[in-house]
Amino acid sequence: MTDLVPLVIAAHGTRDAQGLAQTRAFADEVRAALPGVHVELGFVELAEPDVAGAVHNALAHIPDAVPSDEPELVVLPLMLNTGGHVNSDIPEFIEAGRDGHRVSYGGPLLPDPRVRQVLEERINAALAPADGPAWRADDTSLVLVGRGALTTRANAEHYRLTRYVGEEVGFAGAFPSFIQVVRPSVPEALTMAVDAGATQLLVGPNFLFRGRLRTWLSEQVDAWLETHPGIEVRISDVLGPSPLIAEVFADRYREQVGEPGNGDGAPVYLSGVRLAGRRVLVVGAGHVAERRIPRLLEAGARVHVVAPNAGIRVARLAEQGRVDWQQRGFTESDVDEVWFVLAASNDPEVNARVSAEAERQRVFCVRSDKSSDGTAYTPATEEAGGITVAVVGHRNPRRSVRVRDELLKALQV
Ligand SMILES: C[C@@]1(CC(=O)O)C2=NC(=C\c3[nH]c(c(CCC(=O)O)c3CC(=O)O)Cc3[nH]c(c(CC(=O)O)c3CCC(=O)O)/C=C3\N/C(=C\2)[C@@H](CCC(=O)O)[C@]3(C)CC(=O)O)/[C@H]1CCC(=O)O
Ligand SMILES: NC(=O)c1ccc[n+]([C@@H]2O[C@H](COP(=O)([O-])OP(=O)(O)OC[C@H]3O[C@@H](n4cnc5c(N)ncnc54)[C@H](O)[C@@H]3O)[C@@H](O)[C@H]2O)c1
Repeated sequence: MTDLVPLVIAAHGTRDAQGLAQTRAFADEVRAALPGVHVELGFVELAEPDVAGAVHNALAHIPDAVPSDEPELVVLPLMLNTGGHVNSDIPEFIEAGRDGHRVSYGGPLLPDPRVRQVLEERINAALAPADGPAWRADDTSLVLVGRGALTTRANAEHYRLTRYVGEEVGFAGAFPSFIQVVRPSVPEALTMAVDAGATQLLVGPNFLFRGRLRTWLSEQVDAWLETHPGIEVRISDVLGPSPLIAEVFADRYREQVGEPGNGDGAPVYLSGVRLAGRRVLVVGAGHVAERRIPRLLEAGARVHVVAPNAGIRVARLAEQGRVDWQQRGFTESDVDEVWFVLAASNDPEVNARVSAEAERQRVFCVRSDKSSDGTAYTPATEEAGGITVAVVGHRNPRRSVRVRDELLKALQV
């Protein structure tokens, strides 16, 4: 028996025996990275058990006393990017299998620079194979192959990744392509690269494991080569099982259970952030917001408030033109172009969306209702004699306030 929350890996599934073996090997790497955690593997399709079955099996391993505000089970998609499986299929399986238990569901693997590192290792291995001549990256163009999705963000992420890999490995050119759903297709991208002058092409599948997509890719490249004599093409290996990707996965698990050392419970890094002239977003205009906005204004921040209703103080600041108040609910694009975010609405779902979007855009965000899901804390702050005292503890604000006040007294003598 263990007192750690079990993990369900929600993988895609494949008919390809080698791909299935790779998936199982990956699950073993995750087990090695998370000692003591019971890990179940489930599939969205083409293999057994399905994710609902894996969730059901994992229920037997829930520890006896999980605090009521913590998850009893973590489910993570073993997928590179968002899309229909991540957004709909896996959540439906979780509903079907969880039997009333509290499940925390994390995000896909990308974007994480460690996954990109593994992709670049596979690509570099194909440039310099053990059994053939080494190719120089700057004589070669890259065609990076993504799965393709109905989700614009996932496709856009593939373009971004292509640019990164192209520059980091040092290719002469880098062309994104998709094996399914959207274009440019692989043959189209190969032709684009050749039209741009390339004669030596490295095709890099950004797929986790072997399977039908990888087989189609070889077939498409072979067919294209028949009509393009004189062009040389190499295809790199899929990402495959990798201890580094298992580490990323283990971190995703730790984020979900809020384990110390990974966010919650870890010490904060105090800085004096200089906000003069910089845009700051405050979501909510009630008690918490009105306590925090004056200090942001003192620091010279340009404060943008989004809230359907404002308390008297924030409404007055808006009338005076000292803050910009948009009288409506939060929308994700409010986070665009800001340097710092305070999620201070009284709706936990709204605060969760705010902090998720801030995380995505890599903007620090205080989440006032659930600090463990934010990336910054508000210290108990006061200024005296040209010195700013800021105290931050660990979710015990009243104690921080007491300590701050004692420090201020000491400064005054
Ligand atoms: C210091 C101060 C600065 C400021 O806000 O300016 C501050 N909280 C203050 C007041 C206060 N906070 C709370 C109450 C009502 C209850 C009570 O009285 O205890 C009151 C009193 C009031 O509101 O009057 C409840 C509360 N607070 C947090 C959670 C959520 C959670 O922990 O997950 C909940 C439960 C919410 C709920 O129940 O839903 C979280 C955080 N609050 C922090 C800072 C961050 C670092 C804390 C630290 O150093 O430990 C942190 C972690 C993140 C953040 O929000 O930045 C300010 C005193 C200013 C002053 O007096 O000068
Ligand atoms: N961290 C802290 O110091 C601390 C202290 C007290 C309370 N809290 C927590 O913070 C939350 C906010 O507390 P409060 O006292 O300021 O609440 P409040 O009720 O005074 O204000 C809530 C604000 O959220 C706004 N809001 C509601 N839905 C919104 C949406 N869709 N988009 C944008 N804004 C929206 C409301 O219009 C209102 O302005 C509470 O739910 C509580 O959990 C935190």
